[in-house]
Amino acid sequence: MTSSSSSEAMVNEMGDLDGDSLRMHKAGRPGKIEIIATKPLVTQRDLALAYSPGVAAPCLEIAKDPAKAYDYTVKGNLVAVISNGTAVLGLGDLGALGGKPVMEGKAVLFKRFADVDCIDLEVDTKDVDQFVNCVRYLGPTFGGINLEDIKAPECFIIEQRLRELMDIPVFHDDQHGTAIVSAAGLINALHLTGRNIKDVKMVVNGAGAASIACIELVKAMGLPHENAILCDTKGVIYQGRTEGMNQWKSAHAVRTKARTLAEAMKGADVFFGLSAKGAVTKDMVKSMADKPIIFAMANPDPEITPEDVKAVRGDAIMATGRSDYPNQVNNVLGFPYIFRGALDVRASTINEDMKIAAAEALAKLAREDVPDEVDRAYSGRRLRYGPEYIMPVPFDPRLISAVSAAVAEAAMKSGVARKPIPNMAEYKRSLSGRLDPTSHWLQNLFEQVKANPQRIVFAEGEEERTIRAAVVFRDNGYGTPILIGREEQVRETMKSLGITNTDGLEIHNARLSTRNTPYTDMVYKRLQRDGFLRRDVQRMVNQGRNVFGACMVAMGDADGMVSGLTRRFPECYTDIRHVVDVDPGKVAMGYSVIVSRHGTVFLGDTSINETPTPEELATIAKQMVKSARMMGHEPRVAFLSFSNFGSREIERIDRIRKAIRILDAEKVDFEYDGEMQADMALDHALMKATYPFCRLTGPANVLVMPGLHSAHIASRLMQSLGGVTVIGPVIDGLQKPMQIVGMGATVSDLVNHAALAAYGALSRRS
Ligand SMILES: NC(=O)C1=CN([C@@H]2O[C@H](COP(=O)(O)OP(=O)(O)OC[C@H]3O[C@@H](n4cnc5c(N)ncnc54)[C@H](OP(=O)(O)O)[C@@H]3O)[C@@H](O)[C@H]2O)C=CC1
Ligand SMILES: CC(=O)C(=O)O
Ligand SMILES: [Mg+2]
Repeated sequence: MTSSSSSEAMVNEMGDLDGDSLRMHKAGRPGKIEIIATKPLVTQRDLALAYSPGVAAPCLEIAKDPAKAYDYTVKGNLVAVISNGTAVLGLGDLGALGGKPVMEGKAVLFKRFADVDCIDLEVDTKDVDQFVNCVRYLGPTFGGINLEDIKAPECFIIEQRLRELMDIPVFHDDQHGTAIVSAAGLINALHLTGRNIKDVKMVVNGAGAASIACIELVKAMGLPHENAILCDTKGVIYQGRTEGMNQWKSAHAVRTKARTLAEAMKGADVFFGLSAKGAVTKDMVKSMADKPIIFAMANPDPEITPEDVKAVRGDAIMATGRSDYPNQVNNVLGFPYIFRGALDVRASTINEDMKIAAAEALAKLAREDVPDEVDRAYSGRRLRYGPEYIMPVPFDPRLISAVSAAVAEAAMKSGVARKPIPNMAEYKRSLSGRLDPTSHWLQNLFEQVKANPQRIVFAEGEEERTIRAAVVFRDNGYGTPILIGREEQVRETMKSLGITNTDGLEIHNARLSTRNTPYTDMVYKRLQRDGFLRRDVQRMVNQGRNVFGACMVAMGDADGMVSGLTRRFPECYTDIRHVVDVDPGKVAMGYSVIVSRHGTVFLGDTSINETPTPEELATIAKQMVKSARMMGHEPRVAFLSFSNFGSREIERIDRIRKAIRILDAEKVDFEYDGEMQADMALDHALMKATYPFCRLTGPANVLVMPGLHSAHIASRLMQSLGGVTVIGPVIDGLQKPMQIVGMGATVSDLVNHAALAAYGALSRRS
């Protein structure tokens, strides 16, 4: 798998999370976002249209009618994440610049989860007036403003003033995003424990941005004022307290004898933590009512860990803000979708109705049956409505259509939508189409492998990159890496890399292995009539790491293999084929998955068949269709060439036409057509205008190339020119999962191909 920012993020290069994160942020282009032009700027004419003099036309139109900015600029899909860094996660005041990685991260989440373009702005002032003035004049640029990590009480004044001054949605995510998501979790937790919100006794630790908004929403949902106790660093906020108070805290002060968090927690039904790491003790949890509901939401570390809660209260419903525990109550489940819905109806604001609609949509989604693909992506966790699943998971692709549509509808009903949506059903469908299923599939793949760890041979076990990849594979919980090499040499290299922990790694020296004889017997039986003597085979097994590794997989001593760093593809492939056959009815082939901002395209055969026969072309198409479907795409196959439907007659094109006739005769269940040129295949409007009889109903996404040269050149060109992520080539059609990387592969490429081999092993068993 060729490395990209997304795949780098999925795979940790070396041990610790902090180190990995620093490396990831620094790698390649530093940071996490870039800006990409959506219109061509290549020719003089492009320049004249996009910039002076042509650009005058849209400028004048907008000057006449400001609403035209939504037609001629990115405004309608552009959100600013704005912070002064005074409350960065639970880390405190890190300054405007210190919070930038979080704000860039929020921008990435906006794009990834809801296709909202987003830019982060770090404003270097703690002065409320200066901050407000800075932001208010940015209004024309954006469709919405997401305020982030600004501490209380300044955040309340800033948001209030900006909402009054600006005609676009201004939304302080830490207040309302958090309130919406935690309210959704609370609705379900109360339901599961049979409680009525009117009878609940609640304690909230923290009296800042997030806590005040959460308590206000919970009270709006029915919690009586006197049933909630708010605490801050000074303890309980009681009536009459003067120290460390402000008007927002005072509004929630209650008459109570409790003065400390520990006293307040006694007998409480619900605890919300929006304060700081470790603020809650086991004893406090122990003192709560039966079936306590505990949302410890401080980031990155909660007020108390789920392990500690479990140790004292097995009956608790527990949630945190983190992704590595069940029940992640984090505003990532809210802000991307809330803004998506608000932008799509050009809402002038995000009002209470829209917030409540979002909370209810989230709560409802968690109670619905979880689709198989979401379940698989989180395998190992039981995603069924219950104490361990009160919230949808962040990678649930249904979130966008459920939450954004609910928000858009509420905006329309409450009269703040400036561009109502005429057909909600169609809108919901279009929302799902904004997400690329490939990234969902990749997430799914890694999670499945993690839940079902496999034994994977890393054939070139003495290589530095291989050893590092094997360690990453182990540390990510994907399974047991098996390094083939001389043990002393492997350990020496590990030492030089500073790797001391060799637990969970196996090292096999082919020459010394006790499995040599059965492996030799097996391979000799296969090759004895192909001119190989037994001693030739013995040498191959002893000395050829690919052959030995493939034997391990063939004879069930390992589940899959990855190789390719030290030998060219044909040699590596030949070694493997000495041991492993092609699946009957299939063709051994390689396909590459090209993920671009225009969608995902499958390209093959990029690896093995130089000039495929018509039968092979048809089979290659069928195999790629299966893979495309597995990754969530409805395939449309184009057989590519340099001519369109007979526009140039040469002998080689006959192979393609015959392949199409084979598929015709088989009455296959997918769309295909050809031969056609690449631009025609990808530009459906051009295709319809030029060749209206073409059977494809949309742009092709499975491209069957006429030969290895064109396939290989095309994928390498795209990879080198950039702007796309290329996954693969993925080897398909062999009886055992064997993946071959290029000689220049990175550690991440190796890990990803090892995971693909592991996934291949799993798929064969299911
Ligand atoms: N899971 C999620 O989605 C979200 C989680 N959060 C988390 O909530 C926390 C607060 O964020 P935010 O509201 O934006 O920050 P603010 O700075 O606005 O508020 C922090 C509040 O926490 C209180 N506090 C800090 N430490 C303690 C402590 N040990 N015991 C009691 N109270 C304490 C402060 O008290 P005082 O007033 O006395 O200074 C203050 O009231 C952070 O950890 C943040 O990561 C925030 C948003 C979303
Ligand atoms: C999640 C979030 O926004 C925070 O912890 O501040
Ligand atoms: Mg935040």
